[in-house]
Amino acid sequence: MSFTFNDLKQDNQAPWRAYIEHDFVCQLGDGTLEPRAFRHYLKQDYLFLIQFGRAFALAAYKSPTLADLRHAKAGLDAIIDLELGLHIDYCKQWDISEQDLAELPEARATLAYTRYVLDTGNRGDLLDMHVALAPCLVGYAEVARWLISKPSTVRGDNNPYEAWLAMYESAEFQAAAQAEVAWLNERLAEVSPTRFKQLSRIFNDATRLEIDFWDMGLNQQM
Ligand SMILES: Cc1ncc(C[n+]2csc(CCO)c2C)c(N)n1
Repeated sequence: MSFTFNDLKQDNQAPWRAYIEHDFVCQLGDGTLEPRAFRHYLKQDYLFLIQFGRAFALAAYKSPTLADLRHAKAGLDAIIDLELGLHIDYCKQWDISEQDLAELPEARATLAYTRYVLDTGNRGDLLDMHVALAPCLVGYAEVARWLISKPSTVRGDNNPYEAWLAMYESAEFQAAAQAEVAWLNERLAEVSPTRFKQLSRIFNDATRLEIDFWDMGLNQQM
């Protein structure tokens, strides 16, 4: 028996579709999302990215080989040197200052998701950790592809969320997500059915926590 990333999705079809096709995503796509919902999401996503930086640092610690260590370092570099800077600039365009970001309390959905990933990494191995990160790393690429194919999606200046969509649609981001799928496929090919079930549980948990993150944005919950 040999497993792939697609088997993780197949095994968790209902929550995976609910995550990819969430109302928050649909409203982003057609431009009807309330700006205050998006701003709440952006602010919490800043805190999320900081915790994901820590998760990549933990992935480095959990790396048994030099190749894995380099892979984790590249992820950490991308978050710290690139994405957080881009995110801070993007927040400014939405009237959220660096000072606002520095003073933010974490919403419960942010706490739950990020600490779940860190705990999964702490108690498990590098594969557990990557499966916990997969809905984040692979899911947003699928969200972008799904939105682009959706007839009601508005592109260009008529959609205030165009820049967000364009970022996740970009060839660079899509390639990073594909590389993650390839990494997972290589490892999943070697796991037993019992181990696959454990990993599928982690994938299910992380996917549901992504749904809660969209909900948190829509409802502006703390
Ligand atoms: C809640 C939430 N989930 C996923 C992402 C997407 N994302 C966050 S970090 C990262 C990889 C960075 O190298 C990706 C794709 C997000 N922004 N917010």
